[in-house]
Amino acid sequence: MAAAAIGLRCEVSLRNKKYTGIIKNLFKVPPKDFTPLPIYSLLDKAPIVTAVQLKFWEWIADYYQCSEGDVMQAAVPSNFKLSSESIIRIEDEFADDVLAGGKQLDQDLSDEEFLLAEALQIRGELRFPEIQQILEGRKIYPVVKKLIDRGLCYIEQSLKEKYKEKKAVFIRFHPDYQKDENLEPLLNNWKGAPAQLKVLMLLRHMTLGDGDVMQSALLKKAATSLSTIKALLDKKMLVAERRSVTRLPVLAPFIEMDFSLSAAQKSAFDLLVDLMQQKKVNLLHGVTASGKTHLYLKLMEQALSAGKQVLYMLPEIALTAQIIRRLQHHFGGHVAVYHSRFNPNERVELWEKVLQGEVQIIVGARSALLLPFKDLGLIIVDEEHDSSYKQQDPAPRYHARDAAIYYGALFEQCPVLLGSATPSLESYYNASQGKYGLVTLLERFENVAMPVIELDNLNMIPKEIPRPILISPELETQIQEALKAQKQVILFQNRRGYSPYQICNSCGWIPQCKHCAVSLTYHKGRNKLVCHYCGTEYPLVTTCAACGSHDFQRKKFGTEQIEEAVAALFPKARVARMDYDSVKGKFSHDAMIQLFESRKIDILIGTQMVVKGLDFEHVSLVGILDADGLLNFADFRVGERAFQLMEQVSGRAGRKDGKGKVLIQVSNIHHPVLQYVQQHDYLAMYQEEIQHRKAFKYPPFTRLIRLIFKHRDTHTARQAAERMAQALRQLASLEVLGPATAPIERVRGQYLWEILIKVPKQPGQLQRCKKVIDHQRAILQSIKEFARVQIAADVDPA
Ligand SMILES: Nc1ncnc2c1ncn2[C@@H]1O[C@H](COP(=O)(O)OP(=O)(O)OP(=O)(O)O)[C@@H](O)[C@H]1O
Ligand SMILES: [Zn+2]
Repeated sequence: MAAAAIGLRCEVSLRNKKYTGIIKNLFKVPPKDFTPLPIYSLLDKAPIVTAVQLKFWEWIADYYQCSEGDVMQAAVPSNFKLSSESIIRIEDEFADDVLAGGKQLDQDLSDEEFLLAEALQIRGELRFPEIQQILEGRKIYPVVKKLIDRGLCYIEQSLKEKYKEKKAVFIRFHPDYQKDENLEPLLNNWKGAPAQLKVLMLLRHMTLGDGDVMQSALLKKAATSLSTIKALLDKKMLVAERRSVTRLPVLAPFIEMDFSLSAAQKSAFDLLVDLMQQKKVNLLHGVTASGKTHLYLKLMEQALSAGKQVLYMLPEIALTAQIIRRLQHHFGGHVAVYHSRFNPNERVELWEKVLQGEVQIIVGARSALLLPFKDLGLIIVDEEHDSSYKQQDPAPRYHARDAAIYYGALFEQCPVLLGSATPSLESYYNASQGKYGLVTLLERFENVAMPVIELDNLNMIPKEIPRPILISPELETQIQEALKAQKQVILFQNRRGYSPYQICNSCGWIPQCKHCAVSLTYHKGRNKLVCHYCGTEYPLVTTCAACGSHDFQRKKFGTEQIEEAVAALFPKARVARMDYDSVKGKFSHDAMIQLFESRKIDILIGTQMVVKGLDFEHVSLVGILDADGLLNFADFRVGERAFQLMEQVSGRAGRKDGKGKVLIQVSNIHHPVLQYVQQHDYLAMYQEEIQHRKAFKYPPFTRLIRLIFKHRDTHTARQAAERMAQALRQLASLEVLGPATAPIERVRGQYLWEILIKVPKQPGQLQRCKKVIDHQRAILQSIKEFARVQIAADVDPA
């Protein structure tokens, strides 16, 4: 056997099951505190994770109170994780080929590999016990690995997130003809079939020489048949590749900086470059449409020229499409995207490219941070205030912004830049304390005016108009005007579905999910009641379970209902809705954004999906339909969050001409947050909120740890929580809130109780608190009654 080394995968056996593990450390003398198990085989010749990553994992596990195994699970693509519970599945492509009588099994497979490949072709998928049978107990992992490496099969992801991805054939020029000087003469002296010439011309036009297009699009445009393309493939003028439609086209890498910074941007940039020499972390506070992206581009160019890698993080992958197009414009094939939705083979491919340093710029959400960067030279955390950076479930419950700061510090020279128009209180506080550098950019690009914000007092609307009010008369008028001026409108409502709950008019009964203590949302499109926590669908309820009445009223409203109302009010307008229901396929989100960009949609209705960092030129009006809903939340961050949401969505208006207007429908019109939004006054909001945080000992003045206790029986969960709270108060003299039921008391049949610990910020306190928690957790689990209570820690809950 080859020599063991850190970062290699190895095959081990635990409790009679086989697993692959990653070698984290090597010992020369046998350890004393545990008995080592034998390694059966090594799967890799070169490490698949870096030493820096292993250190990072250790930190995440320690800081976020989970196991390193949890972190590894989240980080490593499933194809790397063979275990006796894995299921291997044949690649579509390979299965298709066989059906079509095409590609034969590769010649140089060993007997074992051949046996397994053949079985896979017949059955499509295999479980490990079956593989064991087929191979009659011979070493199985190396055989499986070989087939995976050859792209014949992949490891099934966890069963619940199974999805079928779309694949298509893409066409590009053969490398011999990618350069125009080679292509020109060919086209000019064309002697072949005219249909083929047409295809070549079109392809050149569509790709400008490099890059590729979907075969179907090309066929349609050229109005020709497949045989034309086949002929060109045979002549080796074109190349075809079948791959996932979500993957980026293959582009040549280049750097193209075809813009210059405005004076304001320039001075912000110079300051940033200067600060980056001094501080590891810097915060860029730039108002909406100030052109933060162009500053990022410049910094990326610098890192790239120095031969370093760049990680550009965004809160949600659904939102990256616009940014990716921009980055590709400037950096072409240097840019790659990392998705949690990639299939296992694609993930491995990218993993390896990052590890080898073959890709320079990675764009991605949270999970991109877990990639094995070779030489990271810059991390940008865009929209750093966004709570989607925090992973909720399952562990590791890490905050990607904060973890990025740690990861960056592990590299030689890797500054971290946080950017936002509405920074989180935590980051701004750190900047004000000098812990981070701060750069502000308080004017919009080209000095475009910030949008004007008006409050529309719902209390003043005549009582005759039935409630709830979806679109006030004033908003209706303004939409009308915007449409007349050929402008676009965004309507923001942070609830999806048609109506979030229905109530029996005679007794007040509200239909709830059977498994979760949550009222059911009516979805008109599906004609179903849906639980937004567990996703269970129910038929409509027409009879009250409590009193038998048939008289129900629907309360409040969601995006679906607004879409209906808007379509009725403006029958000629083109209306679209963007939320998690309308945007299920991963492409339709981008498709919708492109439709809106190209002004094929007049009114876009959406949840917070529409507010994040999108750049549209022709939006003159933004309507915020239910500000009260944003302001009435029992959470210490409510003021900050409401401000961020409203300021961000307002920021979509008038980005190019400065004639943007925002109308906020609200009844609680004296709420201070509304005044700050009206004045676009982040600082005033910050100052007020930070006072509260200090007075009530909330972050950034303390750290919070939320402990969640789950059990089928509510009393058991509660008692376990109580014991833990007691222990923390007495043994660690910590301030503990609760136990209280979680905001949603019951999820998927489990009762949830929580306690919230406020940990002082002095050094050592967090560590001390975690120790007590671990100790108490062990004690609880040794008591029979509590043995099955699941206890999850959420450090720095968002
Ligand atoms: N130096 C520049 N040259 C040309 N165009 C620019 C420049 N700087 C900014 N822009 C343009 O101004 C618009 C706003 O910039 P950008 O989208 O980067 O704003 P932002 O600061 O990211 O705002 P938000 O926080 O709202 O996302 C964009 O259309 C962008 O292309
Ligand atoms: Zn439910």
